[in-house]
Amino acid sequence: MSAVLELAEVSVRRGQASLLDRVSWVVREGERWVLLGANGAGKTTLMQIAGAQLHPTSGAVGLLGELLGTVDIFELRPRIGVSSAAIAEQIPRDETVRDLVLTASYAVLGRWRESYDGVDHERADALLREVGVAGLADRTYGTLSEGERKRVQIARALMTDPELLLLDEPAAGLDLGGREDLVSTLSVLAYDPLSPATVLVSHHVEEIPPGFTHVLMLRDGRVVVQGPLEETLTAEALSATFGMPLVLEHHDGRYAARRKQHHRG
Ligand SMILES: Nc1ncnc2c1ncn2[C@@H]1O[C@H](COP(=O)(O)OP(=O)(O)OP(=O)(O)O)[C@@H](O)[C@H]1O
Repeated sequence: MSAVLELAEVSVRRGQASLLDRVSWVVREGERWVLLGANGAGKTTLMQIAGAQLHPTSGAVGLLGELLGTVDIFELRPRIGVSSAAIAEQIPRDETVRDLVLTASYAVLGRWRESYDGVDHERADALLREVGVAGLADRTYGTLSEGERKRVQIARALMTDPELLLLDEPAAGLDLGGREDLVSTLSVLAYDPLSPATVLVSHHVEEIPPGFTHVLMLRDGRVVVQGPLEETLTAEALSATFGMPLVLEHHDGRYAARRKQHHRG
């Protein structure tokens, strides 16, 4: 499988602060990665590099067969689907759900299209079905619940048929039921061989959808471990990533973690 994203010794520095420190990472076609780390670990910074939104201070980034810095990023960006809080903030509340998904290419390309043809409409409706909100196509975005909004954001990120899908904390702010529904939807996407290579950012192992294949764990801008999910996501690695002793459970393809209790006596 060919590499969709390839980072070699990537560092991002701002003054004295090291946001990313010599990160090397390869994401290949068909892979579904979870990016885990505590607040401030550097996850969003890494997603900005992967989305061609940010250049590293040092190191090399290969993205969709191109070398970042030698290619027009405005040609690369439409090939990458991104869902993040920063993008969600810019979504107009009074637009209908169907139009929001339809206009994804406009949002990415910064280019206005007067009309969308039948194929676009069919694709938007199919994506809304796939993420489980087909019945909401005619509602305005502002009237949706947070969970419904997250699904629409994912449909919008998929509209341009991207080769790489970046989901930055899609479950943030959801209640338990909303999270579980979203995890199921992301699991369906993960198992679909037609889905693009995917990177999902999270703070919680409970949010890892079955079907995800790899994990990269970050702490203070450095990779703690990375590799195939089942062998890499261990209590030891998780404890090192979050800086406290943790117990990890794995049942029916789902993970759960909690702090290790001290036993007296
Ligand atoms: N311009 C900057 N100058 C200095 N430090 C910065 C700058 N931008 C970000 N940082 C710091 O870099 C670190 C990594 O930030 P980043 O947003 O990538 O973390 P994160 O893992 O996504 O965190 P969270 O889970 O809280 O969203 C943070 O400590 C942040 O305060």
